[in-house]
Amino acid sequence: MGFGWNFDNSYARLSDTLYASVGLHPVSDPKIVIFNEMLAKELGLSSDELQSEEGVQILAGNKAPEGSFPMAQAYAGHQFGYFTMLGDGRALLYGEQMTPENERFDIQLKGAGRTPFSRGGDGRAALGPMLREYIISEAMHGLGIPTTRSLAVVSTGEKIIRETDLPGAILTRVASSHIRVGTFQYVANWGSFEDLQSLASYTIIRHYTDIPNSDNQYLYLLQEVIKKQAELIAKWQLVGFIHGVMNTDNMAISGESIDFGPCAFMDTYHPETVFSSIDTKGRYAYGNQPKMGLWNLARFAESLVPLLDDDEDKAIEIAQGQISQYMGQFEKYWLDGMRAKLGLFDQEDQDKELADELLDLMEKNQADYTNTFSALTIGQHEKSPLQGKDGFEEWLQKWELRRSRQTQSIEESTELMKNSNPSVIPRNHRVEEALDAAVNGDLSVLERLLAALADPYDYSSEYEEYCIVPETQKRPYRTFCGT
Ligand SMILES: Nc1ncnc2c1ncn2[C@@H]1O[C@H](COP(=O)(O)OP(=O)(O)OP(=O)(O)O)[C@@H](O)[C@H]1O
Repeated sequence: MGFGWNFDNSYARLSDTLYASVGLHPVSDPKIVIFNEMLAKELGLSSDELQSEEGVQILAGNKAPEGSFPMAQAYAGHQFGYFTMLGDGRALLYGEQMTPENERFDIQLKGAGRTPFSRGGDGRAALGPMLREYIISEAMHGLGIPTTRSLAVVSTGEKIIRETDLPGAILTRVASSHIRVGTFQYVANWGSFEDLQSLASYTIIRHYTDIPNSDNQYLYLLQEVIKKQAELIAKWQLVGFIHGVMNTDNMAISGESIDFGPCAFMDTYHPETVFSSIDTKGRYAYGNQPKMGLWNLARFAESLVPLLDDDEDKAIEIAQGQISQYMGQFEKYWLDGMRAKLGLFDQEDQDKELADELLDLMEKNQADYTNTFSALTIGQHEKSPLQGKDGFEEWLQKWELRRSRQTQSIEESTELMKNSNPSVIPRNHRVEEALDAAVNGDLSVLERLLAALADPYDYSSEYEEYCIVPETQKRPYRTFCGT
């Protein structure tokens, strides 16, 4: 069986400082839990063959696919502000699959066993968190937000030891690359100048092909990465996504969202919302994400300093100049997105105020973020979580007046809103319900949830049950880092 593999291992050719080649750690009884046939097709892979007995061996890390070069990538990172060496401690990169469209995607197994970067860990992952990453990454894709994807989750047939024994699993992750801010930090700290230069040049070739080949190309790289992150984080904010662990090793240079450990979507709007059990100080709270993006990008800029100018002072000044652009860019992306959520095509100075007033009303009244926008979209104000609340009528009038001042019709405006306001998001209680059922062998709940999340801007009533807000919970919802 050929499976459709078409590997090109360009990262392996770059510099062996950047990775450690690794052997396989077979598991005893691998079985497919979920498989993404649409994604397999996009990658040029045969779904039937990959789901066969031989295919499962590949997805479990028991047998390397032809042409692959199994490796663990080296990287470092600031975790909650503290710098440390990291690297793939439980992930194995098979290589880069070249698709029929000649696109390049990393194929990585997460949970595939120990590597030279494992430190004290067992290199393994549990079924619940790997399915969670599958759900959220596919939900992000459905929402149109750049993200790594999930091709499959296999159960290993083995238990992993945590606080309790948990069923083990391996996720096949697909990414346009796994180059992180932390990869640059690693090379800037422990690699040579040539390593840094070749990583930066490689990143340009792989992700930023529009950058001109000039003396300034690393400056352009910094500029483009800043822009991509400003755009990405604006998209997170607009759908109420909270990443939960925005460490520098979890910021991908490609501009894709990566590592869906303790992430979750916000129901009730509040800027201080935190779900992660380990984020005790709220460093990565919803409202802090833009600022944390800036902090991470400053670390990226620091890593690039040797490439920006021979004169260090001048290089730092250049880096600072670029970093200072970020907040303005973020705000612009955010406001453009907010205008679309409110059905506005053109720009007026008071638009930010209009949006902020709505957010204030949501915060004051503990309104559901997603449902506030979807009620506006379908024009059923009686369904709005803000209906009957002080100030909402006045706000509606202001908004309707603003909408009527543009040349586009109300129908066009509504269409724009439908494409900008998801009716379905992966609500925490729904995700938990799907995971519980799946871990107990019933995949139907997960499959239905995934079907709803594939088309989150569909306002038909088919998946209406996913729009229902959970009853107020006694304790706040908590997520835990990837077990
Ligand atoms: N069970 C484990 N065994 C070995 N290393 C681990 C284990 N769990 C996490 N790590 C390592 O600890 C570091 C931080 O973990 P974190 O949970 O942020 O990453 P991850 O979810 O494993 O990986 P990724 O960022 O690729 O999605 C990483 O270097 C990771 O490889």
